[in-house]
Amino acid sequence: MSYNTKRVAVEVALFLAGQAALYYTLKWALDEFLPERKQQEVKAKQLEALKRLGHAELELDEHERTVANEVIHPDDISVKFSGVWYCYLIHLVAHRADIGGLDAIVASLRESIIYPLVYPNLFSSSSLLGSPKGVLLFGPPGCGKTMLAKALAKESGATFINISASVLTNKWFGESNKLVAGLFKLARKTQPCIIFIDEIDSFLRERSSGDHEVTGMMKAEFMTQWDGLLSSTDRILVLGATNRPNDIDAAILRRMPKRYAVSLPNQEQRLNILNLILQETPLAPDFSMTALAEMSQGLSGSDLKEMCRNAAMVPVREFVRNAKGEKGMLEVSQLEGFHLRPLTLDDFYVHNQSDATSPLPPVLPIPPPNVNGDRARLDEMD
Ligand SMILES: Nc1ncnc2c1ncn2[C@@H]1O[C@H](COP(=O)(O)OP(=O)(O)OP(=O)(O)O)[C@@H](O)[C@H]1O
Repeated sequence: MSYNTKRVAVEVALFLAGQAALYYTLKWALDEFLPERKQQEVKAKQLEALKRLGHAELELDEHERTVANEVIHPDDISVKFSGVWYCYLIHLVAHRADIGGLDAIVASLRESIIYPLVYPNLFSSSSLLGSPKGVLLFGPPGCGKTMLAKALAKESGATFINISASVLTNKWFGESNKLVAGLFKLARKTQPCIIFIDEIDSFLRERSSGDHEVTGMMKAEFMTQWDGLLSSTDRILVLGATNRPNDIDAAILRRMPKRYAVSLPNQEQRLNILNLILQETPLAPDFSMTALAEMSQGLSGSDLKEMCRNAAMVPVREFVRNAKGEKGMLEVSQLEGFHLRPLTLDDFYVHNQSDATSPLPPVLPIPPPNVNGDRARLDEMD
């Protein structure tokens, strides 16, 4: 290669590298100083979800478009109900469960929500049949309510609108009502549809004289729109989740005739959840899952996960401590073909009860919730 050719090649390479550096610097600066830009990108992706659901041709007004940004495509949800076996001629595909210990609730949700949404013909013979228009999942934090909602959306294949109060609350007079109306219009256009409201208590709480006027009007509009569903054959469901069922407006509760208490797991449920969480973790031969389920009484599903995560760190910490050389650093070569020792029950004990180096247990004990109390109050409303 001649000197001139080499020089041109180097200059072109330098030019391209310069362009790339400029592009990434400008992109970083835009993301840093105009965060809304990044949000817009995310939102454009979510509108994509609607297109992928086969609704690319839909004419949406401004308010429906705002709500459409909250649609989640079932394929983008990773949570699923317990192992379903599909048999395609010779292929058997097992779907691993993500939710443990909630089989009874899952079975009932399938029967009363998924089937009417997905197979409406099955339920058309009588006006008594059909899907409820409102379902409430209630219980203490971290017990799987959000997981259940996501798995419902995944399995039903319905349009899933994950709406939060902030999307519907607009300070301009009348705008919130239009957004609520837009939400229900969009649900109608894209049915079967699940409108999911997490922490529904904060959104549709008991009305009080201290309520902002806009909030009051929005709630009233929500109920009017919801009533429209009750007297129709639309395949639309409002699914709410809450830790505080008693804070929900009584009129809203009445519109949610199906209620599921997602309580703290009992011994058998904990065993189920632990089996799920630890299914891929090497365990010592004498490891007793039953003993672990027993000793973790009072913990929620998310606490159990955190407890297992902390226990799994014990062998990693041990390995690093033993492998560190004189310089106190781990050599990359030491990681070739390394293997961690299997977990023992002790790893859970040490971390949760007597680890002298960390006085706070990684999983804070939470008081048992008054779920029966909640239920009594809910039953009263029926
Ligand atoms: N039954 C369960 N099986 C498996 N994992 C669970 C279960 N319950 C909770 N978890 C774990 O806890 C995490 C939190 O659960 P989730 O968000 O569904 O709880 P939640 O009841 O909606 O809580 P919150 O009321 O705080 O929103 C999940 O991502 C999952 O890792």
